[in-house]
Amino acid sequence: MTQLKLRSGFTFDVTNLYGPKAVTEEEVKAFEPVYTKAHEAVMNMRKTGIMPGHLSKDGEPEEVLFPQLPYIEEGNINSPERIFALEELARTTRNRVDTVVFLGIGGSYLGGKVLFDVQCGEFWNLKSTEERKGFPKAFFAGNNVDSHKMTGLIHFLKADSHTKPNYTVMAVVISKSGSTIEPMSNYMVLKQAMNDAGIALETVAVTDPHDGGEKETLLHGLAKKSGWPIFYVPDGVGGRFSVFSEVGLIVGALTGFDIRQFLDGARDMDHACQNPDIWQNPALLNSVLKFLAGKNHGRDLEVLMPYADNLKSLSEWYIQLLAESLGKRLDKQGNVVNYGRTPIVAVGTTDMHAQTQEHQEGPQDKVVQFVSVENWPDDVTVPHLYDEYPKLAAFSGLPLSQILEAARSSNAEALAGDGRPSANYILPALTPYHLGELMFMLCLSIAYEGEYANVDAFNQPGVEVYKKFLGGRLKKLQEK
Ligand SMILES: O=P(O)(O)OC[C@H]1O[C@](O)(CO)[C@@H](O)[C@@H]1O
Repeated sequence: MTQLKLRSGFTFDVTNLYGPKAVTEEEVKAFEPVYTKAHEAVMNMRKTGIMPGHLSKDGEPEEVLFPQLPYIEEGNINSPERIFALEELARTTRNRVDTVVFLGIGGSYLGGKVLFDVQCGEFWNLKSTEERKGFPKAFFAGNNVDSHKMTGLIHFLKADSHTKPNYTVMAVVISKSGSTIEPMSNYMVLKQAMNDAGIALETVAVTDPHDGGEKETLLHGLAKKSGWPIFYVPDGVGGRFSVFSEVGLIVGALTGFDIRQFLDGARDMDHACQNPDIWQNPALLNSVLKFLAGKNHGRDLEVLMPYADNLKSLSEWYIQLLAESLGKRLDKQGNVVNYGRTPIVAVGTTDMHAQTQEHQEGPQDKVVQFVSVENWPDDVTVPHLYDEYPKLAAFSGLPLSQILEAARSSNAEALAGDGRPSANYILPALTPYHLGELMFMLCLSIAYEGEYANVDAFNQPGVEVYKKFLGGRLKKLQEK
């Protein structure tokens, strides 16, 4: 077994990714000068906020400040006052607001959704207020322009509002740029519908902090004019790195997720990842093995396959982190490189019955990255109901968690048997702390890989291209 284990218990098992049949010791050794230089660049970015070659949308040098987020300190983005403001919002919402609707897309949605799923799970909105400990029901409705979904949500809110007097909905509109079509259009539809139905709607804005002047976002101006509380998407923190900022934390705070433990996990991971020794630094090891698997072995697809339903959204969050950060046409010197590794969402065991056929026998172009959870506090055991049937007796008497892990390790073994690499992030438990460790490690891995590939991991010029076409099409629709 080849593993990197932190004191917290967080483990990165690379037995099936590192070795003679996958990325070799020699390859990693030969790569040492490159990853050492990248490590120095990331260390420097931590101290100064400067990552050479990173430019903003307007082509201006821009700081990269996400490494500061785990530290709740005076003068930092997550100052004690800002964390307190989030907790205060949660306190005043609890036992008063019935339903919260989060409206954001991309980085203004995906990270928060992970926190929600880990904390609340699939059945949250079916629980009683007592079971939710007074925290509101929660929906996400800004991540598409799908009238069927919005109609369904409005229908639900109208029906639910009849169940109690003074029913209150809170809309949390999250947009760094402040005018993104999906959250803003859905917000306007929701507001009109709540107004027409006579349901109280409160609004909270989460956007860029610029107050007044050219840089003030539309959402910020509107929030000021309307007297809505404003929370911030900090300068220097791109959407896909913003789960540790108010963007993600507001979702956590409003649904009872322990945001301080989440940040503690991220902070402890950040400490571990300051170590230049690749066998002590999970982000360095992860990024080096994934980069070399792509570069030297053609493994440029990464399947992120957590064995836990509530972590499917982690995989969806990672899609944006990997794809938007590393999928780049130009390198930092402006040469065309068309770099990227393609992320794929999967969940075990579900996708063993859908994708595994292709992972096992399709092109040799993937690394399957598992996530497993060691301890399940609510583990259930399959009862001995039909022991007369050997096929059912084979798993009767076993806890579901053991069946899950047996399935995952069988998958890894089967892949390895055909020389197909995989790795496993092992979380001691599915807690805010360990989730913070994992998500922060992935953010740092991407920062390292940007350096190996010599691309700007913190911009996203490619998403501007279609937006220009969309603007033109909407204008034509208005003119009709
Ligand atoms: O927070 P905003 O500005 O609404 O942007 C949402 C998402 O749109 C993008 O800008 C492009 O898709 C992402 O980078 C971002 O996370």
